Amino acid sequence: MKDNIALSWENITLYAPPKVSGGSIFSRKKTSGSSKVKLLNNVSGLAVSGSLTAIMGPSGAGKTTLLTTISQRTTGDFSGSLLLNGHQIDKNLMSRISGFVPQNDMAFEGLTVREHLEFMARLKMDKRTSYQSRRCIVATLVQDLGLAKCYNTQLSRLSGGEKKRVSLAVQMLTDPPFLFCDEPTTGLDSFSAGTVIAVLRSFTQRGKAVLCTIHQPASGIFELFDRVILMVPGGRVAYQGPVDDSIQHFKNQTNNSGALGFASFITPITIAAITSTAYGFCVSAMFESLATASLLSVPLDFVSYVFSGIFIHLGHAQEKHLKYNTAAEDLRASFTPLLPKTIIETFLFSSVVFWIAGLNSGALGFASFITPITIAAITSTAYGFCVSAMFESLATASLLSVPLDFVSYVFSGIFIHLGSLPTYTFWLKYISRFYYATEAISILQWSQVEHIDCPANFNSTCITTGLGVLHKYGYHKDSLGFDFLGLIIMYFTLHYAGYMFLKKRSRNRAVY
Ligand SMILES: Nc1ncnc2c1ncn2[C@@H]1O[C@H](COP(=O)(O)OP(=O)(O)OP(=O)(O)O)[C@@H](O)[C@H]1O
Repeated sequence: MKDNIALSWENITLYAPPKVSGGSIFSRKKTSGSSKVKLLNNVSGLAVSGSLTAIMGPSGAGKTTLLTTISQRTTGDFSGSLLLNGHQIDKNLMSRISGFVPQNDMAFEGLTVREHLEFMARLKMDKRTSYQSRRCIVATLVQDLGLAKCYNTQLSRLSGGEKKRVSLAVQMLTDPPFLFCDEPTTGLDSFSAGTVIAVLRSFTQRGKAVLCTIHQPASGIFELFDRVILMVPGGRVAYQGPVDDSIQHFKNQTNNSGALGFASFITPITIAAITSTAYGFCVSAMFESLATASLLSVPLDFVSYVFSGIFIHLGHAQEKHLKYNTAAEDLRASFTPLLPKTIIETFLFSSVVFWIAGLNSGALGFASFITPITIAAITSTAYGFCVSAMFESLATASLLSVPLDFVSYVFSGIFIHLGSLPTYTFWLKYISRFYYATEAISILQWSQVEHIDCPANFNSTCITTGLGVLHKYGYHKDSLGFDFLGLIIMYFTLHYAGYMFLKKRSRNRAVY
């Protein structure tokens, strides 16, 4: 990329996606309502390399919407044009030349800064980049962003400012010419906020164009920006240009307000005051006693005041875009360390059980015990991924997993003889990962046992062979391959289903 690049957006208008009602994750949702809500109203602007731009404005003005739209991180369609050095730019190119730091970045909190950055480097960087180069890039970023002292600290233990700098480092791994940051200073004290903006400023000195939304920056921080875009409710731009000129611009606005400004201020107040007398007349007329009328007017006034919009945001109730793509990336990121963790935990736990239960001894006996358990544990991570991807709330996901797990346990063969099941429930064992695992373990443990001693005073029916044991639970000695295949198919099916659920949920959401 050449040094001087300009991203411009012209007459961008974006409408809120139509409201959807009914339906669930399993069924199609119905679109309702014809009124279109404008989130961005004919917005134009420019960001050039080497500039640090602040997008400011009151809450709900459309700052995040503008940022996600010009960075092509929304899935909704907008009208207007988005140009890179005068040429139309599509999503694909935009994602390659820019980084996006969401307000609440997600990561696997158990990783250290080093592990997280190295992992993200593997995910984001060109596959041909050598291990040494990747390490070198990570080390340089760690130095530049002042993360050296927390390099080996877990992400969960970092301060807000450090977490933000780690998020910036992740986006800078690919050295993109554009960087978009959604409220990088929110929740930080003024010192940490200053450090983060100073880091962003240092990026612009290396030729990057950085745009970020920001709430009420302290004056020292505001001065670090080159340009400001001021948004007002309704998704319109009230001012954009150099920071220095903005102060003069608003001074002029104040001075020029004059008679017209005063008139526009006083007129609605006067009309409201006249309306209040009509309201007072009505309330007093309702009751004979003035005391009762005053008593009624207290809650009525309270309701009017609260719903005036000062205390409650009366705009569109929809919450901010959820960061599903980040969630997907996070799931991917968290899954990789999950595998070794699952294997190690399964190994330790099974070793204890193997020893206590006195199963077939020797390395082969242990391997035949641990292998199906490990595969079943890995399949369980896919099941967890699928259920979490189905629902937005973790509580709902946990609620659903209780009956599902119950069915899986019941049809594993330990509690019910699988051969005696009625035909309409017979198939349920095939969706039980416990069935595949316990049948595989049982086959490996019992199929070779030719004789089992019966104690002299044994009262119930004595099973004398390993095959007899398998039969007792409804297992078949030839099903070993089928069991492993079942677990493997379940693993891939659950991952695929989880991916589809996540995709469905992320439709019309911002993607970072
Ligand atoms: N998909 C949507 N459907 C309906 N309304 C939406 C949608 N997305 C955003 N909005 C509304 O658009 C307006 C602008 O939202 P946006 O998140 O861009 O505001 P903001 O200026 O970044 O606010 P804040 O400073 O509080 O983060 C808000 O009123 C919001 O409720």
